Amino acid sequence: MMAANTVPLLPRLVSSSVAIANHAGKIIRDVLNKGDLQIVQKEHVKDLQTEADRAAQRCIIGSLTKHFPGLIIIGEEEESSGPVQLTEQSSVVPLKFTCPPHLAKLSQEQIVVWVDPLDGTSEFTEGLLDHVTVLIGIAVDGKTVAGIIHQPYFNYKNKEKELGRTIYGIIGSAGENDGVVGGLLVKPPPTGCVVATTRSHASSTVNDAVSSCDPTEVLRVGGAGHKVLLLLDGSAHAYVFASPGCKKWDTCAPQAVLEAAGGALTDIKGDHILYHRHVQHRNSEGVLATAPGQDHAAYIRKIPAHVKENLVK
Ligand SMILES: Nc1ncnc2c1ncn2[C@@H]1O[C@H](COP(=O)(O)O)[C@@H](O)[C@H]1OP(=O)(O)O
Ligand SMILES: [Mg+2]
Ligand SMILES: [Mg+2]
Ligand SMILES: [Mg+2]
Repeated sequence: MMAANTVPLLPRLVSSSVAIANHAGKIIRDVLNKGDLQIVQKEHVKDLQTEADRAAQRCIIGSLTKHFPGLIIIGEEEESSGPVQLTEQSSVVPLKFTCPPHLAKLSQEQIVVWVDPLDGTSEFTEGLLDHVTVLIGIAVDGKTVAGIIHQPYFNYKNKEKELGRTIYGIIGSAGENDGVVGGLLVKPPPTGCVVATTRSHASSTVNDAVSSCDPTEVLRVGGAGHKVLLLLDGSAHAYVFASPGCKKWDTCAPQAVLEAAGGALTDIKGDHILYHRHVQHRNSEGVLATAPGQDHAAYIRKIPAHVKENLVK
């Protein structure tokens, strides 16, 4: 085995982030088990924060900073006071795939880590627990390159199966499942068009965009991470969200995992989403993602002009 300091920075960061996301998932379950979510309303009634969001973010940012001093990390939540659980280096296990050669010699200054400690907060407070994910996305020179999606309540309705799963990937890496580890990758059925969209942030523009795809079925579910998992497990063909509500921490990790698997995630006009340190946080031109094997450009062409014109920088 290679000594730790000879392993390139990116795989070290991804393997630490996997351990940290798993730990954050346990913190989320512990807060819910205690039964006091301490809900705070942020910008509007469907924009909530709980002690689980806050405690998970304290763990993720504290642990990443401890393992990688000086790393630029942008988290959804503001700094909060309270106990900080740090992930031990001993819980970090080596990655199951190799680092793409063009990402093997990075300096830490090129990297921005986007953290959503709990995606799907509205659904979490309503008990729709499998909509919840922990998202850690890694961008290099403004482009997402790697992502970790941890789903702390995967299998929670089936007590005989292992609770929780973590799916992670580096775009362009070779290895198990072409660079995506931890999830069963299934293409959606060749016929039909299942579109996943928001259940808690709908509007007439959001609904017009969904209808323009001529869906055979619409899945109204929570969370950006959760909807991308539906694209990866064959449950949906596209994820369409014509609204400025999603932020960079919602899409950075899901986009990397999806693109590592051969899918695509852009804004609703088909333009790339950028993840530089000083980029605006809001994905003001919406989100459109398609499963591996789908014709992404064809979906973009179907979105009506008035929807595209409604979403501006
Ligand atoms: N209008 C909004 N205000 C705040 N967050 C939003 C909004 N729309 C979307 N989001 C974020 O994007 C995620 C996916 O959106 P949706 O579930 O509506 O499809 C939400 O879970 C939420 O992330 P979070 O739960 O981390 O705050
Ligand atoms: Mg939120
Ligand atoms: Mg989110
Ligand atoms: Mg969140």
